[in-house]
Amino acid sequence: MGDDARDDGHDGVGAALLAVRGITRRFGDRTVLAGVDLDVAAGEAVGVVGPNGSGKSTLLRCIVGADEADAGTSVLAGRTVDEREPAIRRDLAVVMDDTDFFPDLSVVEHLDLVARAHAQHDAEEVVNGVLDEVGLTEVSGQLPSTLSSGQRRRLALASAFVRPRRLLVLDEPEARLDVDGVEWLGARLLSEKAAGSAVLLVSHDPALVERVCDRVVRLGPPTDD
Ligand SMILES: Nc1ncnc2c1ncn2[C@@H]1O[C@H](COP(=O)(O)OP(=O)(O)OP(=O)(O)O)[C@@H](O)[C@H]1O
Repeated sequence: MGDDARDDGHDGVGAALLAVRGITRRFGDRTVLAGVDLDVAAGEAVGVVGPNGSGKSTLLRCIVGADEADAGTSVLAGRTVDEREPAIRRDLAVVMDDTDFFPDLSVVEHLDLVARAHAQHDAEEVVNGVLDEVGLTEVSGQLPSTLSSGQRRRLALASAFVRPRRLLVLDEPEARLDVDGVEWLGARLLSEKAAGSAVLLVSHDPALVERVCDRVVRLGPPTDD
């Protein structure tokens, strides 16, 4: 066996669950991402930080297959990421800013549907537990459109936590959360790692990144060609 087979690019902790290589994304003359590499192992959290417009959301979108990179690869558990691929959908839970909810389903119905669609064991128990954890039990019968913006963010996070996952990808999950919410989020992400999940976190909250992330990828401002 050659060295390449053991080269996990990651301090020898173990093979990376997520391996991202050479992601490049241009919009017109502007190169937003120029060959970004990163690895995330099971049980590890990696932060992506940088100023507004530096390409953090674009990077996450390319990694999860919601945007097409001009070059580069994103491989999750040995499979090239394609969000339509069932094996990828099973492993990957994503919380982006633009999370959509079913407009006619209540909070609890939405979470129940997500849990069952992903074949979560003990779906009802898991949903009730997560509802309680994110503080949405009292509004569980309401439609998403009737929630506050922070409550909607909690629902988006809850949607990721009611389903099985190996990699959690989060874009500014702390946005619109109150102080207690950010405290809860930090603890939750630490327990995700302890349970063996991998976390890829874009955040503007240095304290959250410091608390949760084992390593940080720093993006710079975009450049014109
Ligand atoms: N669809 C698009 N068409 C053209 N330009 C785009 C598109 N999407 C993103 N961009 C540009 O790419 C750059 C990076 O945007 P992106 O949203 O990835 O930044 P970010 O680091 O996530 O910013 P923020 O911290 O403000 O969330 C910006 O200059 C943005 O204008």
